[in-house]
Amino acid sequence: MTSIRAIVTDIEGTTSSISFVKDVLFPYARKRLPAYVETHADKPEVQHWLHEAAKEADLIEASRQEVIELLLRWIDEDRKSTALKALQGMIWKDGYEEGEYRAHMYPEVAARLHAWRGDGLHLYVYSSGSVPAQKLFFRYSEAGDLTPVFAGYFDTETGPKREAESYRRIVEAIGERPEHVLFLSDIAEELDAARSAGLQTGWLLRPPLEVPAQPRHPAYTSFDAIQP
Ligand SMILES: CSCCC(=O)C(=O)COP(=O)(O)O
Ligand SMILES: [Mg+2]
Repeated sequence: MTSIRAIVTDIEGTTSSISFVKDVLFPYARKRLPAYVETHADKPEVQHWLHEAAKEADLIEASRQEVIELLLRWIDEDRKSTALKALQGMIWKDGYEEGEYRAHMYPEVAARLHAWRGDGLHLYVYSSGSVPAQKLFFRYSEAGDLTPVFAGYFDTETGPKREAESYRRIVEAIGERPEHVLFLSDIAEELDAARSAGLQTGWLLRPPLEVPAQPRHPAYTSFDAIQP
């Protein structure tokens, strides 16, 4: 791997366990979503994302209750909807601030992020979670506040994670040539899209996942094995 100047990392399955997201964050949002929507329905931001969710589902003139039921179904399906992710992020804020949970980090991640930053690399996040949710995630992490290491955040408002165009937009936004940018993810289809846009790729296969004999992307079981 040569001349990496920037690293863009995914979150779930890459810096942090899938189980923290599925077993802690999703149930927290699921339980509170109906009351949150009812009590915040006058907030323009909430109205905007409820409208976007209804539009995404082609629900014409849906009642608030119908949209709530739609969002609960989407949480159960782990749908990577920008509208759902925005609303989840708003709900998770209370949980972080009240100390209900801290975001899981694999043990080597914080030290490795600091080391890469210390080496002059520019670090970014690209996740299906909304940008505000990403900032909360790294601010309230088990390893302390990691937001100072990141230069920027991208979510699906930039585009879907399995489309090459999203990665072209990201490299343009960060002002690097794609071959100087390393994208890290646990999902091969996201890495395929990044590679199509010219980025270098690193496939995180955290134990107990096994590295295939001939992985289609450079594969790592931990950030410590990556030498940018
Ligand atoms: C940072 S918000 C919690 C994670 C989340 O909702 C999510 O969908 C993560 O997906 P990723 O793209 O990071 O695999
Ligand atoms: Mg992921």
